[in-house]
Amino acid sequence: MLKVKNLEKIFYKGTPNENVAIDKIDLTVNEGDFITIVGSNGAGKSTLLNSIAGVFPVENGSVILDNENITKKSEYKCAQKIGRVFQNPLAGTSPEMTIEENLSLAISKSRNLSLRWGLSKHKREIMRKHLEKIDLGLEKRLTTKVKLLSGGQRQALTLLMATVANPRLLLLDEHTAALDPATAIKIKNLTVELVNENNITTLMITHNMEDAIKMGNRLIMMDGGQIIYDIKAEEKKDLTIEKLLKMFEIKHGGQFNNDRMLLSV
Ligand SMILES: Nc1ncnc2c1ncn2[C@@H]1O[C@H](COP(=O)(O)OP(=O)(O)OP(=O)(O)O)[C@@H](O)[C@H]1O
Repeated sequence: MLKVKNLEKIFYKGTPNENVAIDKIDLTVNEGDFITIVGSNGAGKSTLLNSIAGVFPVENGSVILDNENITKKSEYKCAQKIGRVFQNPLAGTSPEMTIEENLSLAISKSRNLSLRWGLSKHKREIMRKHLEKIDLGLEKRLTTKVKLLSGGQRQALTLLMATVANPRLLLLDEHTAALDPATAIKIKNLTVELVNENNITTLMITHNMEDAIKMGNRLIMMDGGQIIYDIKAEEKKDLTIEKLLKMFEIKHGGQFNNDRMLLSV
């Protein structure tokens, strides 16, 4: 459903600071894949997701989603089919708007409805049902402004908004990294629940190796702008952190250099 072909992203091209962040990557993602992405610092993980999401133009290659070439589409256009959740819980929701206004926007987007879909009783009922799923009591606080929510509550709402819009693709960029450990676990469980329930094809960057191994059906390891390993279902089942680190060292020719990942081991 997603084909990334010969993708190349170079920052500061033609200057002394030229930086090849994505080095001719090929990646085929199948419908329903839940791929975790790990890698060294500066490996190009976020740049890969940003390139897919149309955040910036790429130098070469293409991104094909559902047989449509979206390589040159704007971030705004891509967002109609691609949901995203970032590390920062403050991104992804509008702080001055209420929970119901934020969620309403996401639902309207999925159904191609205008904002005038309005906040009818029926719609509030739908939103309450969605919010009940995240089990944080937000269904009783529909008119609370989002800026008053905790980081975890806000991230849960962002995740719900990203999935309720029925995206073809969900991109998660270390979306639990800024949360306290207990909240991070809740959001990870919620992620698996929402992704499975809606069968959403997902790419998730994580600095937590255990999560990368446990979650999803496929694991990609990046280094130096390239995908150095693409570990599929069966092989992934037998994977351990030690094996993963060893594999990295073999390809990279040196120790794994992502402090946050190593600290999470
Ligand atoms: N907007 C940008 N402008 C210039 N250079 C960038 C930009 N985004 C990323 N880079 C550079 O591209 C390279 C890849 O960065 P990227 O953020 O994709 O790595 P990453 O694998 O997500 O790293 P980390 O795990 O440290 O977050 C790095 O050298 C980074 O400095």
